[in-house]
Amino acid sequence: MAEVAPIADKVTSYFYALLFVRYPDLRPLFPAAMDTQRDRLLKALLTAAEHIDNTEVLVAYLQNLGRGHRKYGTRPEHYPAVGECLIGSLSRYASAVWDEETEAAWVRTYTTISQIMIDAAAADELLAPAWWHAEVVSHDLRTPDVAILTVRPDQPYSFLAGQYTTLETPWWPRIWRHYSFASAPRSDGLLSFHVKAVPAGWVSNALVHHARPGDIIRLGPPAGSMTVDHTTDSGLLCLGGGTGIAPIKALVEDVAEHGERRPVEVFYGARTDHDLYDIDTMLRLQQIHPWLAVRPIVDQQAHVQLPDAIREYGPWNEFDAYLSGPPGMIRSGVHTLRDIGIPSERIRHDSVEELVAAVD
Ligand SMILES: NC(=O)C1=CN([C@@H]2O[C@H](COP(=O)(O)OP(=O)(O)OC[C@H]3O[C@@H](n4cnc5c(N)ncnc54)[C@H](O)[C@@H]3O)[C@@H](O)[C@H]2O)C=CC1
Repeated sequence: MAEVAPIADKVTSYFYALLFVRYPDLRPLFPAAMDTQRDRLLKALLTAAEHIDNTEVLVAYLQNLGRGHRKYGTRPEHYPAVGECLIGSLSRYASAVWDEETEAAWVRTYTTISQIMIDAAAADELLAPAWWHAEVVSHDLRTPDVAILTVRPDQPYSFLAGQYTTLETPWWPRIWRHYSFASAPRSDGLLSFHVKAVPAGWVSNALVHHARPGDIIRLGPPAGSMTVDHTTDSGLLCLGGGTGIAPIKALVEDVAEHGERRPVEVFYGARTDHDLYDIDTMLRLQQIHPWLAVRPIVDQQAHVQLPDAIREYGPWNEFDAYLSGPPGMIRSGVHTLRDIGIPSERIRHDSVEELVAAVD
């Protein structure tokens, strides 16, 4: 991986060229525009390589990847074709270090990786559909570029507060993006998402500017481990930046439903007053729940940025921390939290790599 990482673009372009020339039947499984897709393949390989010595994390990652591939229509027989073209591409671009031993190691690695993914997908097939259709039941434009969408899945959809899903719109087939659930599971089965239209973001612009009640989208399975640990009663310190407030709201509802009296402190960061599009909901929750404190931090007014604002409160040593928002906020938030003495095992957030891949 070290050999090919600097020329990742070439390796992945050549890989897909080989795959589509040798196996044209596989082309329809992929989106028309392949730019983000190319990036994802490499990120997956790098993530696997990064965790090579941590079997538990690596296997959980690959199982999730295998389950997540069901919605693309991936079948077990597709894996050998991908493996052949991957090794074809690696051997061409890593020719300086490639020999029989390297090739044998890659064959073993790829066989192990694909078997874990295939087994996880097969086990999941017994439990859940490959994807869900969901009808948009409401579309609430909160700012010129942020909408709250509520959808009704065609089959029961179970997930945990704090998790996210992948979503495909009818306007951009086979382009999937991550969105966090903005509510804890509801008795009426509806799901909601906060979406911000970002420049050149196909999916986000479609959801904010074109989606209307009655439109049908597709959802992949739930994922993510930013969930509340109900076996402890330690407090929750939550940082939500922009639309990152969505899963934080879900976590607050989850604590409320469990009837626990544990302190929850929410810091809600936004660029301007107008960008605090969900502050009314958060303040209403604060009014009902005496254990909840909500503090808006507006960049233009505050003399410190969101993560640093928590230094003025506390102490936080009895708290678990939850971070959700743009990748830069998560990185600086983790840094601040470590700096004030919160150990990393008490800090939860979604994978920054997946967030980066999810921005449009
Ligand atoms: N589960 C998650 O982690 C979720 C993440 N998101 C992500 O959140 C982002 C939301 O975008 P916007 O609403 O445009 O947010 P934004 O870019 O307007 O930022 C919101 C606030 O976060 C803070 N912030 C931003 N960058 C920072 C940095 N480098 N260092 C410290 N603080 C920083 C600031 O207080 C800012 O006002 C998207 O990238 C989206 O993908 C959205 C929902 C869930």
